[in-house]
Amino acid sequence: MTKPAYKRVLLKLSGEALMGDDPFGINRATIERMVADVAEVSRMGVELAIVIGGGNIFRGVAPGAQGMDRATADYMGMLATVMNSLALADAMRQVGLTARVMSAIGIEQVVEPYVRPKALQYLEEGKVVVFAAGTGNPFFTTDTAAALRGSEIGAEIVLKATKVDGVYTADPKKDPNATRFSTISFDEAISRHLQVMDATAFALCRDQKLPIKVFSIVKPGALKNVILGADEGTLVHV
Ligand SMILES: Nc1ncnc2c1ncn2[C@@H]1O[C@H](COP(=O)(O)OP(=O)(O)OP(=O)(O)O)[C@@H](O)[C@H]1O
Ligand SMILES: O=c1ccn([C@@H]2O[C@H](COP(=O)(O)O)[C@@H](O)[C@H]2O)c(=O)[nH]1
Repeated sequence: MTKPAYKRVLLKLSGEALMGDDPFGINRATIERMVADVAEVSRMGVELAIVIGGGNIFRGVAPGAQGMDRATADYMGMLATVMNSLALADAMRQVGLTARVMSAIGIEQVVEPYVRPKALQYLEEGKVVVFAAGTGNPFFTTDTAAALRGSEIGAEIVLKATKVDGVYTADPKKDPNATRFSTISFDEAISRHLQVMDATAFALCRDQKLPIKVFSIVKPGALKNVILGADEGTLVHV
């Protein structure tokens, strides 16, 4: 198995995983390791678009956000994803990849706005596109942004790289008896209220017939395995 199973993918990277063992923020060794994994699959010719979460930064400001208006807190969360996107793009530049950050909220002095045809052009040119600021709307998450942008760019699959190695019957960090699914349908994931991804993201992918693969961001080689179509993580399907 040396040929990629996909031509174009939407990779959702965990923001929270970016902090590594630090209490919050961006851990240098962690981002470099993530980028090395990304570079490996980009150099295989796979067209890569990335959405990164904001949990690593937002967690650090959470005590100050207590009691805050929800929409305001959500805009702060979206700005956190812009910071992560900039850090990710710069780390990619340092290993010789060309990345473009596109934001769903207007901050033109910092990053260019999300314009779908431009994003498609970048992907066709082999550039890695990082979609920042989620969907641009409060009350959503970057999982939903991944489902939305994945649908818009015609990705074949959404790859959710997170802190656990798949979808379990319950949160494996809380329930030691939880067991992992190798595949699960969208309807079952939604009806069981599995919290690994939000229901809006599951529902959008289901309606668009866009499969999701949930796998570990921590396990070395897991992203490459997924790209090569190996048995890795959990496939969520229609
Ligand atoms: N049924 C389940 N199966 C697997 N993981 C689950 C389940 N229920 C809850 N989880 C938790 O969901 C987490 C992943 O989702 P979450 O969206 O919180 O993180 P993320 O996407 O990695 O971070 P960020 O939002 O910062 O990008 C896992 O770390 C796991 O502990
Ligand atoms: O479309 C979106 C995406 C995100 N947010 C806010 O940002 C934070 C961070 O995103 P995570 O997916 O949790 O990593 C999220 O909690 C929301 O507050 C948003 O409002 N809209």
